[in-house]
Amino acid sequence: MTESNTREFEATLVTDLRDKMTYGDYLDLDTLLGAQHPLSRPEHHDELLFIIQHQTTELWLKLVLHELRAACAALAGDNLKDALKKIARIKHIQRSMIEQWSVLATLTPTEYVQFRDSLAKASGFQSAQYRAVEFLLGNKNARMLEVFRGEPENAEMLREALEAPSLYDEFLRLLARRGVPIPQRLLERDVTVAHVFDPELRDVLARIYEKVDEHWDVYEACEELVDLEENFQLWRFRHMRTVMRTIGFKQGTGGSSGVDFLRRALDLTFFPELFALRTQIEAS
Ligand code: HEM
Ligand SMILES: N[C@@H](CC(=O)c1ccccc1NC=O)C(=O)O
Repeated sequence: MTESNTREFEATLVTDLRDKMTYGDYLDLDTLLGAQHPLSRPEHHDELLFIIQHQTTELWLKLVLHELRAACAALAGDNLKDALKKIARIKHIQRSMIEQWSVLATLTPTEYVQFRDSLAKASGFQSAQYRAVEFLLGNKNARMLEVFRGEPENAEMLREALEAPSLYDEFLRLLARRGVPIPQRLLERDVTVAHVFDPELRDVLARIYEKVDEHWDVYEACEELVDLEENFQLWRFRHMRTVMRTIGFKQGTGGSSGVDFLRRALDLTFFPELFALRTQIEAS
């Protein structure tokens, strides 16, 4: 500890920034920090937590989408290493998003109910970025576009994500180009609907796990996809449990049954064969 317990203010520190770009300029903090508008009157103390939790999630989702799109493009360009790099980053973002639920869990049901009416029919179900992430990971459902009728830009962005091959579609196409015998029907499938479990694909992918040394990079990629799905499920689970402890079994503001609706999302899977093949793995 120094005598004054004060860090020296170094003489070279830049203090005259009057005609220079600053931290706040670069990050457009006036916009970012001016975008929290609690609606409850009198303003409820905890509404700011609720808003910031959602906004930070949307920021992370923006980066996840950016990385996911780049990962799809890398796979389409046969650049598996680059795709794995993007996926590694997504996994770290997911960890952060999963951990963040603990902040919102400090909101008690008694506090939330004081400002819940201010939210009207608004709901996370209407998150365009979340839906785009689901689509790019393969959970396609054209009906999800219905809630974006009044938001043409979001509807357009989502239609693009719906019509684009998913991360799994791109991965399977890359494997096929490398000579892995992926069934042709999967390479030509209608990518606007969800992929359904295919036992033949499970058996083809199982071969990779039988001879990992011969297929090391694709084996590694398969395990990365499993991590992605696992993290996504953990996020869904923590959302569902946070909802349960905050509103119990009330209907959602978006019109769904609430917890039950969210619980049913846990049955959805992006890469079913990568999980199914594990049942067949035996000691060599
Ligand atoms: C106390 C906090 C929260 C409650 C009570 C809550 C409640 C709900 C409910 C009941 C639904 C089902 C749709 C509906 O009928 O409204 C839902 C969906 C959703 N919520 Fe939340 N939520 C909370 C926090 C969050 C946060 C922080 C996010 C982050 C952005 C979020 C994102 C979503 C998403 C993306 C969906 C759609 C899920 C799907 O389609 O499977 N929610 N939420
Ligand atoms: N669906 C929630 C409301 C809600 O959580 C929410 C409301 C507005 C904006 C985002 C929200 N978050 C997730 O659904 C509820 O039923 O209480």
